[in-house]
Amino acid sequence: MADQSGRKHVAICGGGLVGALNACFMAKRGYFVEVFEMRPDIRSQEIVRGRSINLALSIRGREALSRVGMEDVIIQKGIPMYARMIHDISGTRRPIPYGRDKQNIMSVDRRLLNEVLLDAAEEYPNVKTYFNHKVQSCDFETGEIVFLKDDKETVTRKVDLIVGNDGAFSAIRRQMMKTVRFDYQQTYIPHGYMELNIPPTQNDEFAMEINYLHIWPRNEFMMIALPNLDKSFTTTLFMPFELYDSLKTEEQLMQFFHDKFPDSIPLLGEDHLKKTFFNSKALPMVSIKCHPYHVGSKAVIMGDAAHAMVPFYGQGMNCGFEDCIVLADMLDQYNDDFSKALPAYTEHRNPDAKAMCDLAMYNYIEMRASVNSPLFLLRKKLDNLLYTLFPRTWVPLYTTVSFTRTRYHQCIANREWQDKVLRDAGYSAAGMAFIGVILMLWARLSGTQDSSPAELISYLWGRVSEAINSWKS
Ligand SMILES: Cc1cc2nc3c(=O)[nH]c(=O)nc-3n(C[C@H](O)[C@H](O)[C@H](O)COP(=O)(O)OP(=O)(O)OC[C@H]3O[C@@H](n4cnc5c(N)ncnc54)[C@H](O)[C@@H]3O)c2cc1C
Ligand SMILES: Cc1cnn(-c2ccc(OCc3ccccc3)c(C(=O)O)c2)c1-c1ccc(Cl)c(F)c1
Repeated sequence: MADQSGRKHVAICGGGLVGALNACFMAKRGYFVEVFEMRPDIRSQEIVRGRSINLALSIRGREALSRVGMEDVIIQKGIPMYARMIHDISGTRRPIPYGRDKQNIMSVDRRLLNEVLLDAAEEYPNVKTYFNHKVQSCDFETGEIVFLKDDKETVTRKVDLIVGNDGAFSAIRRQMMKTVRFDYQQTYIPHGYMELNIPPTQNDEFAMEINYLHIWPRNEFMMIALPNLDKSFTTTLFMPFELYDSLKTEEQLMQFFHDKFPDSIPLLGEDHLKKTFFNSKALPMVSIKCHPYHVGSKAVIMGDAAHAMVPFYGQGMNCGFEDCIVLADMLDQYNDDFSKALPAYTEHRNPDAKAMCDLAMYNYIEMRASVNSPLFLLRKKLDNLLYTLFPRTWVPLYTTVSFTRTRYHQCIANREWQDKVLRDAGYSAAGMAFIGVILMLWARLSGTQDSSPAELISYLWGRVSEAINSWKS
């Protein structure tokens, strides 16, 4: 409970990415913050070379880091990716920029990010961190939480606010499910993921172009690679579990990679590929949506505890980091009155987090269905062309999600409008479609349906020549 000085006492359950960042947000408010993490302190764990896992950090996550003065220090430890590099089956690589003006998403090391955020949280005199403390039970009436330590002793706290940042399999959310009318939905997808590693070359150089998100789109399965500061690439293979299971021998594995990802074999190294593939287990991916995110004025869940999503948009952490901004804004709006701020947080954030879960699942489905590289290239290039011609009207979905802080549910509305325009124009009649799209956009842009064809042609020529020039530069 609030201590003698009247400071609110908050227990953050989970010292992962969102919990560590949230501790900084809460500490800045003057709360007394205790972070309880069930695992040992990652900063004391041995670093295993070639086992680094990285994440794509985009604008939403960067804005949250910026709010607590951590953006610059994290960016310095990341690698900007200005474009996606599409690897087709022939091994040809085609770059497609994310946008103009060096727009980029950052590849950051997961462990480094967590360590830096834990260090930052501990810099605050009003933050205490505890490791090897696992949430065992909690009471949303009294604010009491019981933690089990690895020596089997228990520790109890009674706090003003219980914050569940304990990930996709959250104990705090589990308790919420028993306590309130709680809607819960979880979906495991038939795909699993496996982390591989593309090491630096013999002369300690990056083995591929550095500032790119490398994508091998193969419909039913895909692979991506993000660069690391140690000049390696963390490579993630996404495939159905039954396909993993079907590759039982080294010959079958190599034949599969030779047929589907031929250019990756010399990059990964045949021995590393065989060793990692047969010594690793493909891991599951789950999508979790729930409501509400709070209980009374005593508890709130954020990050994967509230909205775990399949990783096909690279937004899970970014969404969890943005949760910290939304809650802080609600606490500002309601002067730290939890009885008002928490319901307002659920009301504002739930539709957006569910929308992002849906977008990530939509991407997974789209990627499986229709994204061999030629189609992927076409859609991306069409998106980029229309964005160049109508920057204020045609903003590609990926751009709204990764390069703006447009509310996630608005990103979906924007995409549905685009799909309608493309559908109405008729994808197959390419010529008609293109003119149809231009006309509809013109009508929407100028707000008048009766502009003359001559006006349109001269406007169009102006935009097209602008676009050609910008493409040339
Ligand atoms: C393959 C893959 C790729 C991804 N790529 C990206 C990406 O590119 N960009 C992106 O934005 N996101 C990405 N994500 C998603 C991102 O990893 C998660 O959204 C993010 O880690 C969520 O952070 P969190 O703190 O909410 O949960 P976690 O990171 O899961 O942290 C939860 C913490 O709580 C602790 N904990 C759990 N239970 C208890 C308990 N009972 N008591 C105490 N502590 C507990 C755990 O030990 C852990 O430290 C990816 C995910 C996957 C699986
Ligand atoms: C980790 C991370 C960060 N961002 N993205 C991402 C996501 C979607 C994208 O586009 C939509 C689209 C891509 C492929 C097919 C249809 C639509 C793009 C893009 O346009 O570059 C980039 C990923 C990612 C994560 C997993 C897979 Cl499998 C993947 F391919 C990329």
